[in-house]
Amino acid sequence: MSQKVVIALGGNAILQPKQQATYENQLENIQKSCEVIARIVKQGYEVIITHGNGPQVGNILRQQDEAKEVVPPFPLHVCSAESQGFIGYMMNQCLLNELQKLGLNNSVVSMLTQTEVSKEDPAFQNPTKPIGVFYSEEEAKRLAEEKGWIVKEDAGRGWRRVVPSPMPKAIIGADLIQSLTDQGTIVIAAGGGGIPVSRQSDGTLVGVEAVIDKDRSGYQLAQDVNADIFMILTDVENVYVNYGKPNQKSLETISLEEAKQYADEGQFSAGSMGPKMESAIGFAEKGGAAIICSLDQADLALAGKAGTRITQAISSAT
Ligand SMILES: Nc1ncnc2c1ncn2[C@@H]1O[C@H](COP(=O)(O)OP(=O)(O)O)[C@@H](O)[C@H]1O
Ligand SMILES: NC(=O)OP(=O)(O)O
Repeated sequence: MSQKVVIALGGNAILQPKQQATYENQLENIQKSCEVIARIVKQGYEVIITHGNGPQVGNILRQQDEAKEVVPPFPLHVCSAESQGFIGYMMNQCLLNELQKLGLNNSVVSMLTQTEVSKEDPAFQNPTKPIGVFYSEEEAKRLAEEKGWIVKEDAGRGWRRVVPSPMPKAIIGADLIQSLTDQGTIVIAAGGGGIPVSRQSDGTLVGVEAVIDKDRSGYQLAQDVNADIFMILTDVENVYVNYGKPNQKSLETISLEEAKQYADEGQFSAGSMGPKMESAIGFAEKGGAAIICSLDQADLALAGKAGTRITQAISSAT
């Protein structure tokens, strides 16, 4: 029986920090990501894709800000939907093209997905999710003063605007995603973590001002669709302990206990590797295999030959 894998594509798979956010640059990156994903489909895996939107949703907010005198700005949850929509379109098209090159004719659906969060989530009082471009400390602090933003340093790479990032409680339509996957359709869902919504006392949904972490939503999605593997593709080949220090050490296949111990030691930064490891640990704890690796090593990592893998039973991965 084929294995079901939920792939969470990092922001870098769509736009790298030093690249200009043009359509062409993002299309080229998405094309490369889809080449990798199509190869995974060709190997016989059932694939569900989710993706980030941090740089893109930040840029949409910035566009709105620049044009606010002539066009009224939309709330953040609508910007999240916009980013999910355009990335979902580009990814869908690129994936169909790459599948065709490999002689595959799977259907691909991009599902505009809402993710339920709690309005009481403490994250609304402590914004941690970096969005948009990187700034120098000086420029970030000037923009914070001028525009009322909250800015933070992002894993040693520069300063960025941050917004609240509540925990996902439910992926709306997860049952539909599962049935589409079971029919052989490749589903792109919960992009940008999903459009953040909360449920009101009468049961109705309403958009909220946040950006959900796509690794956390990816974990929720992987659970909801009963995935065997949860794979997080990012811009580092492995997770490291003592990251960026002279005694940095890469993690390959590790036990759940080791992973938890490193997380307790604070080895993984809050706005970047922290949520990835937290989600990977959660998934492994439920019995699945969690992989964190670079996009270009995805096939090797699925074969247990690259990346960082966390499983309950180490021997099954080696
Ligand atoms: N312990 C660690 N091991 C590896 N990378 C780490 C670690 N701590 C922080 N990072 C940072 O996490 C980044 C990946 O997270 P992020 O930028 O959020 O990825 P993506 O946008 O691809 O989801 C890496 O580029 C690296 O700078
Ligand atoms: N929403 C989200 O997690 O986006 P990034 O992965 O781009 O930060």
